[in-house]
Amino acid sequence: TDGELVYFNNPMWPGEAHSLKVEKILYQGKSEFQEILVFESSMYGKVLALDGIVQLTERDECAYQEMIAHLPLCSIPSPKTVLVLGGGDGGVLREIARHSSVEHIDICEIDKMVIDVCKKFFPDLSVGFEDPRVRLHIDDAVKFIRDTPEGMYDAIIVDSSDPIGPARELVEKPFFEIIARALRPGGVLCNQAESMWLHTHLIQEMLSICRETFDTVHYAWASVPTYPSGVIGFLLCSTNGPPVDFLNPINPIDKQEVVKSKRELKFYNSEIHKAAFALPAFAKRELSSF
Ligand SMILES: NCCCN[C@H]1CC[C@H](N)CC1
Repeated sequence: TDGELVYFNNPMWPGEAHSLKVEKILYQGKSEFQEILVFESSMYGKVLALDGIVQLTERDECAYQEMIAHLPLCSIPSPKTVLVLGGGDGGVLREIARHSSVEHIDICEIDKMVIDVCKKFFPDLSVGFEDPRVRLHIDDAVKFIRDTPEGMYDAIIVDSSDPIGPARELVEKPFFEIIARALRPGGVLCNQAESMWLHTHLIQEMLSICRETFDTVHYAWASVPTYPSGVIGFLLCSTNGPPVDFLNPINPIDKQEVVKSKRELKFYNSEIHKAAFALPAFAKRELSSF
């Protein structure tokens, strides 16, 4: 509606509507995969929406990008090779670049238009593409990961949109199986895992698939005010090999002095890392593996 982005009538959150006041539309387009909208909001800075669903806002993107990158990378001693599936805005790349042990970052994003739009309107996120360790692949994630040699990566981060558009395949069993094959023993996967308030059925399905496919599986969450229900979850998995203790970050990133050129962390720290795995009683019952 005019002057307001309202995302409702979406099977992902039936009967709910979430809206942000649109102060000024900055870009509106349609790629071969989805509608792309960028607008200036009243309180959250610029906003990127795909098919009318908020993907990120300048004000709270830090919570999502920092957590999805540092929950896995701070859990293994010295990540060297990392793969990002999705993440075309570049925010996760910006966070991975904080880890000096990382030598090589592959990113596979299906929609080039998302990258081009974010380079124009979200320089604080697309700065991630400027890191010399990054290699960009415009491709379908399933196809890309299927062609990946076995044991290639220390960490894989699946920064996907909701599983009702181009990202639908990213919650199905075959996808997790080829991810497990592409990780080295003791390698880690972190993917976006929706909301414990809205999607416990979908999360349960993903958890049971991951428990058959990986050695360790945990669910963590963070507050992101502009996502439906104000929280977003993360699935943390590790392949069999050196055991990974996700709950006690052995490779802390928040102790590093901030290199002046890099922006400081705005959300993630080691305490939030540990707290992220603490679940409310209802979620423990519905999502626990124990
Ligand atoms: N890097 C952009 C974040 C994409 N993450 C998703 C956006 C849409 C939400 N409903 C779920 C998370």
